[in-house]
Amino acid sequence: MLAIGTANPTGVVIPQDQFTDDIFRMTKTDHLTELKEKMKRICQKTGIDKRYFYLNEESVDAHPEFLDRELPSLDARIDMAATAVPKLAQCAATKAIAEWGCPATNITHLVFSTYSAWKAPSFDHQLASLLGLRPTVSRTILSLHGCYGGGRALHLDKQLAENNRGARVLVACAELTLVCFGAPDGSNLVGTALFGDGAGAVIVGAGPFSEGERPLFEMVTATQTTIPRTEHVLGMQVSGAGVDFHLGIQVPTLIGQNIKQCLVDAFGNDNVPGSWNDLFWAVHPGGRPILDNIDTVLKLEPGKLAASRHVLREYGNMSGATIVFVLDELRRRRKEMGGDNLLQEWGAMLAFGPGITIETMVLRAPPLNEN
Ligand SMILES: CCCCCCCCCCCCCCCCCC(=O)SCCNC(=O)CCNC(=O)[C@H](O)C(C)(C)COP(=O)(O)OP(=O)(O)OC[C@H]1O[C@@H](n2cnc3c(N)ncnc32)[C@H](O)[C@@H]1OP(=O)(O)O
Repeated sequence: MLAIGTANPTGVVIPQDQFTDDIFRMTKTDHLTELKEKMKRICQKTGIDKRYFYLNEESVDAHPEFLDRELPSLDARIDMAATAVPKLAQCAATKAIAEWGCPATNITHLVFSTYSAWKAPSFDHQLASLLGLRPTVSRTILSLHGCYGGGRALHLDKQLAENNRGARVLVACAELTLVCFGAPDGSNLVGTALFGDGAGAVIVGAGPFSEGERPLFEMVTATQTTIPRTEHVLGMQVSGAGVDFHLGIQVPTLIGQNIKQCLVDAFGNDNVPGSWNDLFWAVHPGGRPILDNIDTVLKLEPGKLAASRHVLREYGNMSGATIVFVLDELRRRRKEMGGDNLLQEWGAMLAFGPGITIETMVLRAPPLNEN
């Protein structure tokens, strides 16, 4: 990974302790007092301080069909997403390209991940145009991978970079909750309390590096695991009323039970570290209990998941884009708070989503003076 950029919508920032009042007012559901109390209880346990949103009260008022799952709203959501998602991705990608320091036309491949893409040509094509990429740029769009979309895109980028000499791959993940947004009901409270909007972008390339290029993280090995018989636990489905989602209550436990084997598979039996504390950690903060369970199962020292908890607190779960924010936070901490001492050389990245699918990657943070 040679450069990282992130972005959030600039319009609406909702503190989590104000969220329940705001969302029930915006969706005209203040009369559902039991549901509102439950939402307050859930919000208090999320480990989130604030979230960024593209939708605002005005746009919700303009689309009463977003509040009634019986009314068709897919077309309106697609129209809004078609402009807003590529633009948010553009903001993140522009930052990554500026940090990389090379012209955008040097990008050879683009991989775009989102849960909002349902048209062709799709957001990868729009982003390529917005950034002025070459017409020969090799584009791929990944759709509906949910929270493991960023991990999947980085995994593919690694393979593209290593198998195409001189390739410079742009990965972009952009997620807007507007496709899932609805009035609170018995089935969507947890998602509504957890998810926010954001985009992340990474430039990936294999050596030899040109002057000025410096790897931030090396992607050493990567694996994908699907936990058998968990298809029904976590999922998303496009309907006439947007994207429906289901987050089973077992998700944090199932991830905790399977994480060690995923890590052993990614490191290989002979290379498993003596203690998981010998690593730095980039974990998708899918929810606070997911992080707590990983801490417990791997016996991690306090602070090992600090970057993930920080991102969860400051932005919520931005689905596939979140892992890029975690990587960005890790490298920021390393740079600003004392160099190599704060980050072990070897690390692990974890991202989870529908399937249940777990993307695991062994990372290396090259010492700051290494080139
Ligand atoms: C302008 C505004 C716009 C707003 C837009 C918002 C739009 C939403 C958009 C959603 C996008 C969805 C995208 C989906 C992507 C796929 C997801 C993934 O891939 S990745 C993975 C995603 N991540 C996850 O799946 C993890 C999510 N889970 C968590 O983060 C935590 O469990 C918690 C914070 C919900 C509760 O904290 P915890 O310490 O467990 O606390 P307690 O045990 O004390 O429980 C408190 C209450 O919560 C209840 N309850 C708990 N779980 C569930 C559930 N699943 N189900 C139902 N209820 C649940 C529990 O029964 C209790 O109720 P009560 O007894 O008080 O009545």
